[in-house]
Amino acid sequence: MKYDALLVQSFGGPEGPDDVIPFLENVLRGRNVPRERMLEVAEHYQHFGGVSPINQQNRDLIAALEVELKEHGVDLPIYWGNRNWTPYLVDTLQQMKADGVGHALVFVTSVFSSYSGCRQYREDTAKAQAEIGEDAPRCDKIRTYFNHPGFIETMTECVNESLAQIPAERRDAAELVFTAHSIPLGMSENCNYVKQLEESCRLVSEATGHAKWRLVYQSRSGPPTQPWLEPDVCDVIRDLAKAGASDVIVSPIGFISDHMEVLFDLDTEAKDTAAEVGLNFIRSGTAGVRPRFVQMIRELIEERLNADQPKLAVGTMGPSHDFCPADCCLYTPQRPRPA
Ligand SMILES: CC1=C(CCC(=O)O)c2cc3nc(cc4[nH]c(cc5[nH]c(cc1n2)c(C)c5CCC(=O)O)c(CCC(=O)O)c4C)C(CCC(=O)O)=C3C
Ligand SMILES: [Fe+2]
Repeated sequence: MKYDALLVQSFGGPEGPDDVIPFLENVLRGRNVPRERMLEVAEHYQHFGGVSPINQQNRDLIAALEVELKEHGVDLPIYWGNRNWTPYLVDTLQQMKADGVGHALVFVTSVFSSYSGCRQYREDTAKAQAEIGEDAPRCDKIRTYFNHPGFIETMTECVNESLAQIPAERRDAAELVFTAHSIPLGMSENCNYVKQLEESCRLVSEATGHAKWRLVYQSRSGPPTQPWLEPDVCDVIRDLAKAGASDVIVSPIGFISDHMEVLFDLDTEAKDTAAEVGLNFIRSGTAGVRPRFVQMIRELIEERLNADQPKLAVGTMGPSHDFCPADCCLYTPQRPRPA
């Protein structure tokens, strides 16, 4: 395939106190999330001066990727467009069109396939393209990378660093807890979110040789009447303490960098919960700009540019599809497919 740009497509986040509420209104438009929850999350952002870490993380990732692509002779300019905050996707596509980009490859900053992390990004693209009109740049999303060796090796490196912080005589008994964003059950039934997460966690724990692991969820947001993926990380921390554990490693495998969910829901809430119940809490790292992760993105680009490049995948599930089928990651089975 021939492409003339790489587009990094992300969530976006506020960059100051006055951005927080309009950002949250963008995120929650048309969603079944109570206003009290929105105001509660606004406080999480205000705690950090109204600045989400995600935008700077994307700038850092793009800078690292520019170097990586250059060093390997991949000649693609990199653009950045968000769903919920500036730079908005539609403005980026408009700029790309002005620069003569006809066909872009797209790296989405969510690892696991769900409506929020897969389909909604493709809907965002379709909507922005429709606004621009007929000669809008075409966009092809890069496949999901939950079982790419570059992602598994990166998360293994993070967990190994955490294991090394536990005294050797307590290390085998340490509880390794992987976390991902909770989603409504109605959403998880229509995608491979849980299956992919279980496979990534299994592969990372196998690579570390640490057998004591589990997958839990965080950052639940809907009304209490709606079922979401469980158990919640804080409940699990309390249960582990009751069962006599002394050390817990929390690895946010569901996030590629230290998003607000990691800084607040883990580094603040879960950490405080662990302190309350007397557990030693170690928050494991995220991929960020770790070299193996940046290399993985370059490999995913190269496999799309060159038909003879191997499609790397570890474990039992094989490389994921390059092009999403029409029913991929539906919000509900009734939800209409995007253009
Ligand atoms: C699966 C998933 C990912 C993929 C993981 C990934 O991409 O890493 C993700 C990413 C993100 N979610 C983010 C922020 C928020 N998500 C919210 C709300 C929701 N997320 C959901 C799911 C997901 N979200 C869902 C089902 C809702 C309920 C509303 C709805 O049905 O859509 C809300 C509203 C308030 C609240 O209710 O929490 C906020 C502020 C940020 C930015 C963080 C930052 O600023 O650093 C990022 C990257
Ligand atoms: Fe979210």
